Amino acid sequence: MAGEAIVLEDVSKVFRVRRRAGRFRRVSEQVRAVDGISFRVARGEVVGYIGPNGAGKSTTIKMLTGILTPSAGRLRVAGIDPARDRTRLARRIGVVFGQRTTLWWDLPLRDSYGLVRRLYRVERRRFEENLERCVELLDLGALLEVPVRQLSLGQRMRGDIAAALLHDPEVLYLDEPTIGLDVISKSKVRTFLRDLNVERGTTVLLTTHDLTDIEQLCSRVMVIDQGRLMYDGAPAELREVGESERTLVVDLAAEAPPIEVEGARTVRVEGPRQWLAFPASASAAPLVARIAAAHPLVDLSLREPDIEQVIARMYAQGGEEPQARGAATGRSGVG
Ligand SMILES: Nc1ncnc2c1ncn2[C@@H]1O[C@H](COP(=O)(O)OP(=O)(O)OP(=O)(O)O)[C@@H](O)[C@H]1O
Repeated sequence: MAGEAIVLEDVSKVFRVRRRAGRFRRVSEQVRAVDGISFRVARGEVVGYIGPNGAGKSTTIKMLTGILTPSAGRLRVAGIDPARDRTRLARRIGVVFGQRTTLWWDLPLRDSYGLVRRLYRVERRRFEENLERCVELLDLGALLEVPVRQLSLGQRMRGDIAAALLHDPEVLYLDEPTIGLDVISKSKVRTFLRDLNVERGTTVLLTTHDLTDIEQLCSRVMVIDQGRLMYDGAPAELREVGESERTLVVDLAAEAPPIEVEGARTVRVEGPRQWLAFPASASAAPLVARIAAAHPLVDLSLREPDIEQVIARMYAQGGEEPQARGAATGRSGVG
């Protein structure tokens, strides 16, 4: 359908694995990596796709690129069935894996880009324009003649993102795009992706374990666990669903017993520094005022809950009913 970049309808992927059961016996088992997932991503959306290790994120992305065929369900990317028409789809999508490179290890970046151009048969003028834009915005000018093997992780990641965009894909999948990067590189990558989305309307689906990626880039986040969609909605609401906590870190003038204050509990004390946890939905200001009234404060900082903690809490609540907002829900009782 026009207006929709990605459509999944009740998609499952089952792997058959053989496991040893005793000295001579082997049993065949099914792993439901993706278990009846449905969602739609509109053109131009930037969506986070998150979940704990083994949740089924990579399997979903592999199905979206056509590397894996779904065991059941219907899947469309830019109107194309990825498994049936993988080559045609490749011209419409870009893929970046944070943990490995798609560039040629021994070649300078510029030569890698030349190969990408030929591989995708990108028209020269369009290629030159896209390259110039990526070089400028991703700060690659000084790196074009450097072999990929000599690039730092952050430089290589920026190089990989450029490579994925030289053929003007409508949909971009990013698997952990900021993993292992320093603060400045992370910020460069995020700014670039935001601009790309605004200027070109590129649809972005990204997996990450970094909550800041989600907060700074995504208007929507989907959480999966054990192959099922647990949440589909705004990132801000995810915190409330997860009943997560923020942490106030206070530095007192001197060592003191654990602070007792209404609305928070002290979870750690190290010399004059204390950590106080309070509900993420509550405002920090009155809490700070109450602490400051009773204790001489030297410094303080606020820590947001990390995504792993939010997810862990979501599942600890039971999670029988998927906490999904919007159209998509996970399916329970399968398997
Ligand atoms: N080729 C395969 N054969 C058998 N099982 C597989 C295969 N690929 C994935 N799985 C299993 O499917 C489940 C989902 O794996 P997947 O790699 O999609 O998770 P993930 O959410 O990407 O995890 P991570 O965050 O660790 O990358 C896991 O139980 C995994 O062991």
